[in-house]
Amino acid sequence: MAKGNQHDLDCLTIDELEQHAYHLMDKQTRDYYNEGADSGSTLRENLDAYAKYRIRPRVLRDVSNIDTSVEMFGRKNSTGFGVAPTAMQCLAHHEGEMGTARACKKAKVAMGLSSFATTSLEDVAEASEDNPHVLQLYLFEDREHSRKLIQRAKKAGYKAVFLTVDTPYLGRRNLEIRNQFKLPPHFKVANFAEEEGPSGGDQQAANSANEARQRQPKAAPEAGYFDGEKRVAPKGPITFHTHAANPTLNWERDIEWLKQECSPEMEVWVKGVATGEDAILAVHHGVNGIVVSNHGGRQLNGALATLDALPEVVEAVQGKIPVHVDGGIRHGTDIFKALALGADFCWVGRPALWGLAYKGQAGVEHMIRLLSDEFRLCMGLAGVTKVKDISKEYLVKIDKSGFVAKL
Ligand SMILES: Cc1cc2nc3c(=O)[nH]c(=O)nc-3n(C[C@H](O)[C@H](O)[C@H](O)COP(=O)(O)O)c2cc1C
Ligand SMILES: CC(C)CC(=O)C(=O)O
Repeated sequence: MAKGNQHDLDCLTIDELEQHAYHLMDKQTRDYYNEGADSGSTLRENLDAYAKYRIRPRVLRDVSNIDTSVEMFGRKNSTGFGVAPTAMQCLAHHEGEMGTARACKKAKVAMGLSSFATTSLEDVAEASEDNPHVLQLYLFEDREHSRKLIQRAKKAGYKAVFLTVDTPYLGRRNLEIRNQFKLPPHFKVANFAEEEGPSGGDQQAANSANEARQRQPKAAPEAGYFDGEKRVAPKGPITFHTHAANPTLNWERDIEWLKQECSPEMEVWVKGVATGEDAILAVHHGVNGIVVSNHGGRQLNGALATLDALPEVVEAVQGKIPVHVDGGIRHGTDIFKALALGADFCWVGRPALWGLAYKGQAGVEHMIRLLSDEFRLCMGLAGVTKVKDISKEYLVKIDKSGFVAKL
């Protein structure tokens, strides 16, 4: 419930938040944020997977005190989720990643910052203060660039790097291609700013952001997808395509390298694991944690929904390292179900972008409050007072014919 019992009557659910955001974002931004790869079936299935489970509530258990908090990097996270790293948040609102960081700090919710943020990692660290913040990392073909980012993240107090491993190539996002998606020139991919030349600075970005929301981008072909066997990297401002993730990445060489670079200040997690086999390799190679993710359905379309991939990862890991999950989380009950299936923590991506588009920092705060309140209520109604007690005893799975199976 909102503070002082004041509800935002215009926006009582994440679905309503999505609708508001839809009308507030320009088409290129909306398409870029909302779409999935190819037909978008994995994106949809990430959401639908939650409906396959139902909760078995227990009653008469004194649920007058509910503790929704979990520990994250030695600190108390107020609820069972954090805000996942998503690129280029200034497209949604001029407050961008600063708005998200301040909202997360206020709500005591962890934040992941994308390598492709439109705000520098130092500024986000400063806004986050002691609130846990992690840096999502792409290991670029230009290793020196990654090394510099890691050094900066250590210095700025990041707790961990989340190496994204589901992106050896960029997934095929057809609206992005059709719109010839491009970051408007007054925004910076801020962690690359020194390579881009003098920055116009935050203020300039802030001033022109509202204007930009209305404006259609000046399109220049943004290749970088497969064109036959070739990947074509366009010239011009820094993009994922010019600083491509490295398709040669592998466990033996690159995870070892990353651990050395990050040690001892920062943990190394892998984001984008979706099988038990890779989870075992992650443990074997000494990573500190796993995020079960398919990049919000933006990479390999046809991949398993993350909630469906979660149980095999949890089983493979056998509690040796934490397992987090993201993808399709839009309700407090989704968080409950993911935790019941063995996740230690959840991350939400698009809802934070919609919150930003809705009202900047206040919109992200609102999004966090909606999901936290729903999660708290779900715990109480299911008869659970502590997150660690949420287990698969509280779930059943329903198949297409309506058959109810205990887990
Ligand atoms: C617009 C957008 C940009 C994203 N940018 C990144 C990124 O830079 N790095 C990354 O690892 N994941 C990125 N992701 C994936 C998210 O971290 C997360 O895995 C995903 O959004 C979770 O799914 P959800 O949006 O359904 O919650 C992005 C997702 C979206 C929607
Ligand atoms: C710059 C992009 C590669 C960021 C991303 O991961 C995404 O759009 O899904």
